[in-house]
Amino acid sequence: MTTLIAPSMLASDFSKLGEEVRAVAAAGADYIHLDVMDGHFVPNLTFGPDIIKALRPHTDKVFDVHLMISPVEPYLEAFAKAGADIISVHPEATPHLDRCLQVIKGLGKKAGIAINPSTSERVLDYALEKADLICVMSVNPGFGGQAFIPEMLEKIARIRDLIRGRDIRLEVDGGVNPETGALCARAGADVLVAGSAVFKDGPAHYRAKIEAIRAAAAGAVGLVA
Ligand SMILES: O=C(CO)[C@H](O)[C@H](O)COP(=O)(O)O
Ligand SMILES: [Fe+2]
Repeated sequence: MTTLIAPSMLASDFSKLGEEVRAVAAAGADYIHLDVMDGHFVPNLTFGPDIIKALRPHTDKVFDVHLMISPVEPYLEAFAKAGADIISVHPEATPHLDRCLQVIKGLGKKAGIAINPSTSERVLDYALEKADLICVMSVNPGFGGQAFIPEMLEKIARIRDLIRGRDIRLEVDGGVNPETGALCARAGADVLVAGSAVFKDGPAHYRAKIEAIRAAAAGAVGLVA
């Protein structure tokens, strides 16, 4: 199982987002992770569908759109039209998770479920049929640069068991670096989101930072990087 690396643009230079997307794409990113925050579901604001639409021509990489907004249903179509490939919603942000997943699939996009650190994996029990990706939040959503919450490793392992045999990606988001990324991969994650760990030293280092996480993950699951 190859681990995919998804740089989070949250940690990039917002004054030149297009350039930053092209740089991490050229540096070997598998997905481009786009964090949408509304100042209501989470205590921070980022960007909406218009910015994602503006970024779409900059790369063919998968746009992995993490919606931290409530309500979320009224905006799903706009994010699909903007060029999202995967749209993840939080069950904590909607009373209608099943409907959201149905709508996302109906729009021809992959449907993700992102769960907060305090949310039990049992919330997935009746949702797996419609899910293409589960995103385990390993920080409380809202900000980049936070420390990885180690208790999430057990949750990752439990979800890996829950989804065994299904075509569902298991992503981890928050505080991922080569060390924590290796632990996540060993626990069963196959997509690692990394913001600060990729962007913090500037564009000259993006390739090395992505490769370091990829190699650590591969080492942890016994693959040669
Ligand atoms: O969803 C998020 C925060 O809500 C971000 O994707 C996440 O925090 C990535 O940043 P970092 O790797 O710096 O923790
Ligand atoms: Fe995210």
